Amino acid sequence: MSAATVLEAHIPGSKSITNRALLLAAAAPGRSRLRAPLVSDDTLAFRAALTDLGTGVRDVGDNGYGYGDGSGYGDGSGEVWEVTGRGTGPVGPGRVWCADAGTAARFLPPFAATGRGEIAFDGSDQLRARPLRPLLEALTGLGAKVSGTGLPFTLTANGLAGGRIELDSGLSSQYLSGLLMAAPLMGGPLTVDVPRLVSRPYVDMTLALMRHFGARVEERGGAITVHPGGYAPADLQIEPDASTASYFFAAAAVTGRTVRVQGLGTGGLQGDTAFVDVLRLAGAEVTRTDDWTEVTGTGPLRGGFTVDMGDISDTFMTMAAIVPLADAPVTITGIAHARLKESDRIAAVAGNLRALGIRVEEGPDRITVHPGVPAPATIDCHRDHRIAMSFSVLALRAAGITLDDPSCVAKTFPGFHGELSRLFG
Ligand SMILES: O=C(O)C1=C[C@@H](OP(=O)(O)O)[C@@H](O)[C@H](O)C1
Ligand SMILES: C=C(OP(=O)(O)O)C(=O)O
Repeated sequence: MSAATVLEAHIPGSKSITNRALLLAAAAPGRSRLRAPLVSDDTLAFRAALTDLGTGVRDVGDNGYGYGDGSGYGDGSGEVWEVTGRGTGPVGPGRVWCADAGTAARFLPPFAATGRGEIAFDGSDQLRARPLRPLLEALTGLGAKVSGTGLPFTLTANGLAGGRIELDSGLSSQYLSGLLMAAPLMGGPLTVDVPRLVSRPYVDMTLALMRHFGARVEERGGAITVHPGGYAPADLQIEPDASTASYFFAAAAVTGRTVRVQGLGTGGLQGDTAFVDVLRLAGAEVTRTDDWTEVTGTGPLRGGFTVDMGDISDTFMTMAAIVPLADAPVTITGIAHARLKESDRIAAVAGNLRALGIRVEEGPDRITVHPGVPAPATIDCHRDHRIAMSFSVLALRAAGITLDDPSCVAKTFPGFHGELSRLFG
């Protein structure tokens, strides 16, 4: 096949947009439509949690088309979810199971706090280990009763009046996104002072989607003010997931092929589209239009640079895993918060690269990976979808790499292995 052949990757919907849209639609009075939502463990858990809290969600699309890989999932492109929201916070008693989804644990408690009654929250052992204290303390500061500082806990709600509060979002931006999305349901305006913030593009996404659902929000200096008045139902076309697309763009970069993702153009809501700029630094050719993004591998990967990936940390592993194929080391900085995700991602990447015989140095917020020839090894996925997907890209160019837990990709892309082998198999 010639290098000019364009491989069109079918990338399912953004997890972050899908779960925000589910919440905003649940908070709006009446029917909203979400087009091409992600269908995966994280979004199905979020949807089930909202259903358990009294939100109506039905499938009204054609359910997409299957991957033909036996995963049982479509890519969601033909899927439409109709959400019937109550226009208020939920009424307890209730139980919420967040599974492995950070977005569920961080977005649903503030929403619940605007309602009434007792709601018990819990999640998997992996999610229980992730920090929640700054968010729960902020909710307590605003008047909710919370039985602990992390999962599991019970929240006793009696509505929230609004006010002014400081929220340290230096461990996760999801705390701030969750609080902001609940704010239009409060009795008065809410102003949040944000002394530290990681993953800023996700907060921009939150504000853009809140406005799409009719909220009034202002930013001044380090503070954000949300006005009361609730939300209006809306129709939303969900973009393909930019973090998921990173694996397919990286695959193009290391195989000398061209991958295009339709629907992921300039002007989208996802910060992770900036991953292609890192591939460009490494020598790949990148073209972006309003409607699509395309990456072409141009020969051996170029290393010899340092890049801050703090804003796009879900994609640092995509890059780190392919650096062994580069001509010089690459240092990735600004990623301390990546240690607090599904796994300690800096340690997980470093451990797996060392198991492949690759030289790595790590610091609290950084990693340096050196070029080398990967030896055969089994990757310890740590039940982290992104470890599995990142090392699957390296495996396209290195023999003998297997995953101990390939199915953990279902958190965000159940059809991942089928799509990778459809394009590169
Ligand atoms: O708000 C979101 O949808 C997300 C924010 C990021 O988390 P942090 O803010 O914890 O870095 C990102 O890693 C996660 O996958 C999704
Ligand atoms: C960190 C992630 O997920 P979450 O925080 O939404 O569980 C991720 O998808 O990489």
